[in-house]
Amino acid sequence: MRGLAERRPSAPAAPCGCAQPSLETGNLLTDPIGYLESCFSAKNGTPRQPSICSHSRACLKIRKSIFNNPDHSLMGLEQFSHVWILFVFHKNGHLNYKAKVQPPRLNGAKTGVFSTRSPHRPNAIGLTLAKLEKVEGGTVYLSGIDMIHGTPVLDIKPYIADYDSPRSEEPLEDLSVQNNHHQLKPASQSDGTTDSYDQQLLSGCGKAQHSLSTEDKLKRLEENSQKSRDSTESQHTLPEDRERTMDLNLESSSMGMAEEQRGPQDLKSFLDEGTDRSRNVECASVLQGSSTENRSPSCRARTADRVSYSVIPTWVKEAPAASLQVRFTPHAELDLRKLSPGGAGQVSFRYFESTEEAKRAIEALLSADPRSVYRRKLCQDRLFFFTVDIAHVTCWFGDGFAEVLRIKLASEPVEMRDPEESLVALGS
Ligand SMILES: C[S@@+](CC[C@H](N)C(=O)[O-])C[C@H]1O[C@@H](n2cnc3c(N)ncnc32)[C@H](O)[C@@H]1O
Repeated sequence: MRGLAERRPSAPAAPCGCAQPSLETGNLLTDPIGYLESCFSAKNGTPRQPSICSHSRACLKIRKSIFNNPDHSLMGLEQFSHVWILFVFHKNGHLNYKAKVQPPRLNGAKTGVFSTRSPHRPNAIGLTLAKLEKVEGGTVYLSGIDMIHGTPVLDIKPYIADYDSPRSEEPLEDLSVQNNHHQLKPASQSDGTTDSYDQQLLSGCGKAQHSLSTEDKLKRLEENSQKSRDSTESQHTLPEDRERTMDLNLESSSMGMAEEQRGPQDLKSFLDEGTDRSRNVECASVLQGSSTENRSPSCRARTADRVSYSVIPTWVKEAPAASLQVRFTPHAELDLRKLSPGGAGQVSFRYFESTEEAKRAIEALLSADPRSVYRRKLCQDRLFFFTVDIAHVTCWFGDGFAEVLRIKLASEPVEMRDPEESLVALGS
């Protein structure tokens, strides 16, 4: 590895002085595979991570200029529940980036850009784990997204839990289910920092652990797991700089490929699906009971084999404030109904399937507090506006809550047009 950067051939300059695209030098000329049609028209109000709003929807039509037969390129993708989307933060305004940034969760404090998901980075590339709703011809339909309308998409890759979540190399006996405080919970999909089934196990991890090797970390995990067996009281009580999370992957190793590759959100429905998976069902229910004594030996061995883990800093795990309570004024409720199919205005949502879904999406967006740190600190008394689907939402924030005051038909609602037309509209 040493000296690679120095030995790297320098990119030849184009007449304009810019580096010419060349794979050898990593100066890639990107050609979006498509432009996203999203329920979010602008950055304001768009969730910070896909996990925040599972009802958010988008679709992507693969451009014919990339593949003559776009549907060929999507063959087999429908067998996956989740996909990684690589995209360009095309609305960053300008290509401006700094080595240190202030992520909202640090409430004004700074950290290195590469330890964050900030859109402002040297190569303005975003990475989102989205739920794959369906594939139709050359178009993919997604939900649980955090990208705005018109986002240029560079690539799609299937989410494969076996590849995409780190695992221990050795079985970690009984690491994950020792503590009644920490049960498996069917959370929404990954927030990009940790898996949904992550189970927070440990506390009391000091600063020195930043430099621990993976093996040391695993050993420490085991020790701490033993501690948590001894004293469930100690959980969350020690000050810590870093937390460890573990996720349980209950998939059976005898499954077919497509089944193995299911993402975390599908776990529950997967377990519920059939008798041939009864062993997994048995395991799941035992795990949810989180009692070591109750678990069958075969279940224990298999789950221990497949334990995976990840380590994230506390500031990522813990939001600066608890999630906000969201309420709608009677006026706003009425407004929402007017936008609904069959409502007085006869307008219907383009992305949401019902008024209830639209309401739940608005609730999810607001409860995560979409305001910037600046707004949160200095513009507390200001109204906050955002558009989702055809709804232009006006709200305000108080101590621990957000209240929706008004919902109007957006003057320029986000269009879910025929993708063919949209590509023209987006200038591809
Ligand atoms: C914090 S980034 C995270 C994106 C992605 N999940 C990641 O980790 O790379 C998400 C935010 O980027 C902004 N955003 C979304 N699409 C964008 C685009 N095309 N151009 C610029 N900003 C965008 C929105 O404000 C959204 O809340």
